[in-house]
Amino acid sequence: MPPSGRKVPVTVLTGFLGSGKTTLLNHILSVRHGLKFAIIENEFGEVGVDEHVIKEDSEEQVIEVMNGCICCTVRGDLVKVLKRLRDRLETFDGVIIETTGMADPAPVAQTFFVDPEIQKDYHLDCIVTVIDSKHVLQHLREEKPEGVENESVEQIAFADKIILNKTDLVDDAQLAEVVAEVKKINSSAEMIKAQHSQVDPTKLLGVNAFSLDRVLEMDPEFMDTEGEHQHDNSISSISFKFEGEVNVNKLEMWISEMLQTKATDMFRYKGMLAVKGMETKYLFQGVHMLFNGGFEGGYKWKEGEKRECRFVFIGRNLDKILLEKKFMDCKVLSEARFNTGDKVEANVPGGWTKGTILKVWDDGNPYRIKLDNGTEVWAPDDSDDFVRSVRQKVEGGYK
Ligand SMILES: Nc1nc2c(ncn2[C@@H]2O[C@H](COP(=O)(O)OP(=O)(O)OP(=O)(O)O)[C@@H](O)[C@H]2O)c(=O)[nH]1
Repeated sequence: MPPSGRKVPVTVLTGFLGSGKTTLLNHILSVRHGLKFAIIENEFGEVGVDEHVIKEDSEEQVIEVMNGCICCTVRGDLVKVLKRLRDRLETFDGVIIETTGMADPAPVAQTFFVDPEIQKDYHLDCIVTVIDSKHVLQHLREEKPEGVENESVEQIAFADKIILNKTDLVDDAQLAEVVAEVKKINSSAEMIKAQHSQVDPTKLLGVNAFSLDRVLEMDPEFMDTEGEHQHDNSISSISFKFEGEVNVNKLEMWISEMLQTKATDMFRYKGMLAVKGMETKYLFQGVHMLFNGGFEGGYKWKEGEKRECRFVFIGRNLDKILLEKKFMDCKVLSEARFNTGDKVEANVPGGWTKGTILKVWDDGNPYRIKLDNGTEVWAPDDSDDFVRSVRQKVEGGYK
């Protein structure tokens, strides 16, 4: 029980896939405000990635992760997690729930009004919706099948505060269009423009902004717990993991090739990889065409930690079998074909050039090669396309 009957404020972070919710959460956790939060993370895919990207130094936070869509199958789980936290409530100043990008915030909000035990200890303080200013219009305008709600619209409609994020990716005219469209859906929420979700946490936490009256006015059936909602079945989440390591060059080549043709349907993808030859975890994520990945953040594999790779793709009409195959193709399966000191030929812009293997698995590459002309190059893949044994001239050709 919280002390003196105090109800613990709950902030719900919502917003479409890739809009900047985790960035906001990390920002909130890194600002020195002396407050302690319990964090509840919800992932749409089966393989959790986000809990690995939440700042690891935030020791005072409790992180609970739930799989599945918070707004339907796991609503019962949300209640369970909240009940479990009750024993420790006096140690928290607040609870922050990060929903998946595909969640409708209504049932989450509802949780705080329909269960008397939850109501006794918690109060819904604010629904914060983060918007990706570059992609939001595409998602708002998407035609949904009959009976299926547009999550993007719902998330904006239920917001008490709206963060217009990623303003660096749009010009003034585009941003004005986004503001106008958002206002048509929700004219009462405060809008805060931001880049990289840099918003003063005091504007979002403990603000007492949620109004049940406003919600009931907008959605008179808000308290109807029997009401079912449907998801758009053409959107799916594919997640996959394996123990082992990848060749990160192959992974980047595959993703870039895929984005040439599939970017519109790739709403969100992210992963955490063990890269052969590297001590640091490789984190990648993307929103449509905007991919970023790398070793930034310096999350090292701990001693004894299982080296594994995991990804989640969320999008429209995804081909599960093909995605899995392509991902598995990036796995490093066998020992390197060459050793340090071996004489080889490398495929460089001037053509096949002789050289010597300087190092095996260097900076994520199978080989670092010193060419006979003194230049050093990396072979991005251990295949005959990039590096091969020195050819011997024989009668009628090479062998
Ligand atoms: N250019 C730009 N990129 C941003 C900004 N904010 C966040 N990003 C990037 O956008 C990507 C998605 O950010 P996240 O914070 O993971 O988004 P999210 O809403 O938590 O994503 P999901 O939980 O997967 O729905 C990351 O690569 C961020 O670094 C911004 O203001 N500008």
